[in-house]
Amino acid sequence: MRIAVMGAGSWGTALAQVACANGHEVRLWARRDEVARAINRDRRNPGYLRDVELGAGIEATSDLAHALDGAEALLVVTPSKVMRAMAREVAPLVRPDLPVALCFKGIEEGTGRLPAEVFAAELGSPERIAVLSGPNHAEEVAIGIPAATVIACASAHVASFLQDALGSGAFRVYASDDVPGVELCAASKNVIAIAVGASYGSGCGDNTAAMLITRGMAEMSRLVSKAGGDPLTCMGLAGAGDLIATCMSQHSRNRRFGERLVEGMTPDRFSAETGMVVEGALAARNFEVLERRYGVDLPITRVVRDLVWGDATIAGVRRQLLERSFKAEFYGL
Ligand SMILES: NC(=O)c1ccc[n+]([C@@H]2O[C@H](COP(=O)([O-])OP(=O)(O)OC[C@H]3O[C@@H](n4cnc5c(N)ncnc54)[C@H](O)[C@@H]3O)[C@@H](O)[C@H]2O)c1
Ligand SMILES: O=P(O)(O)OC[C@H](O)CO
Repeated sequence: MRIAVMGAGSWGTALAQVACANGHEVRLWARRDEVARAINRDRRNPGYLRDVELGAGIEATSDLAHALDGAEALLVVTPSKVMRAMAREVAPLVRPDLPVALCFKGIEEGTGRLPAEVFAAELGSPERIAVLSGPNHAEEVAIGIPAATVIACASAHVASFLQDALGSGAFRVYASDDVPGVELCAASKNVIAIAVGASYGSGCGDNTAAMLITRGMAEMSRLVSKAGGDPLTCMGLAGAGDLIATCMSQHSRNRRFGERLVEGMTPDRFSAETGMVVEGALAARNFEVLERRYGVDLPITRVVRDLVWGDATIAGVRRQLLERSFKAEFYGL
């Protein structure tokens, strides 16, 4: 079948490879025409995963209507900050029953809306909108190193269709119906990875990282359960799995950005240097609206927000976190 992939960054390129390896005809939409032309000419993405030779079944294009023409599934892999704009661009071009998998990680700025809500509002037919998330560094998935992911969708039929379309021996795809749970885990794990990066960058050790990962999972679970998701999702691939991969991997941009906070690194400077997005920085800020909406305590997220966007110092947030009163391990759940 033909699959449209929207976004030719690292993850869009890797997912195009996954779909191509499964025998699908892939149309990969790149924002810039010179990128699309370079991919078609060189069989390599000039900006991302440059060492990976792209399959012959991938055609890149900067024409969104062409990318979507005849598509039987759409994977949206553009950065979260443009989710609403992307939804509006694709809305007039897709049929009402086209399965759409949202593969970016984040929540909407200002509203705190989750990706599937935003796309459902713009495209209609919410039951065909799925989210894909898991411990999936593009650098590894693109070359077939074994990994697993979750596709969550209100429709078991659409989840199963996407599972068959993308799943393989190298890329195991599990199904779920917990759309908000998977989306919140995806956005939250990036924030915790920044905290872990900052802890390593400021000289802390593996015990500190394990504390932040585990307590990060506790705050993720509090948020998921208050927002109507299943806290068990936090123990799965989209939660614990992705949290571990992102916090411990050298591939992780969020962790690397966190390591450099001690030297005053900012999200804009990091993205300008690497050409890559740091979704956790935006998520830390965007979670504030959900903290207020659900009255949920997210202490690690709060200190990451203060470090990245406020004038907090590492020494200050360290005190702020460690000098809180002692609590029951699973308070708020
Ligand atoms: N890289 C990974 O390993 C990975 C894995 C799973 C999920 N994700 C998620 O996928 C999403 C995309 O990340 P990525 O790693 O593919 O990106 P990237 O950081 O590799 O590259 C950024 C991409 O965003 C595009 N872009 C920048 N501004 C844009 C705009 N205004 N409109 C449209 N496109 C724009 C750039 O052209 C480029 O293609 C993120 O939400 C990320 O969290 C990434
Ligand atoms: O490189 P990061 O930190 O954006 O993480 C990439 C993926 O989300 C890992 O699953």
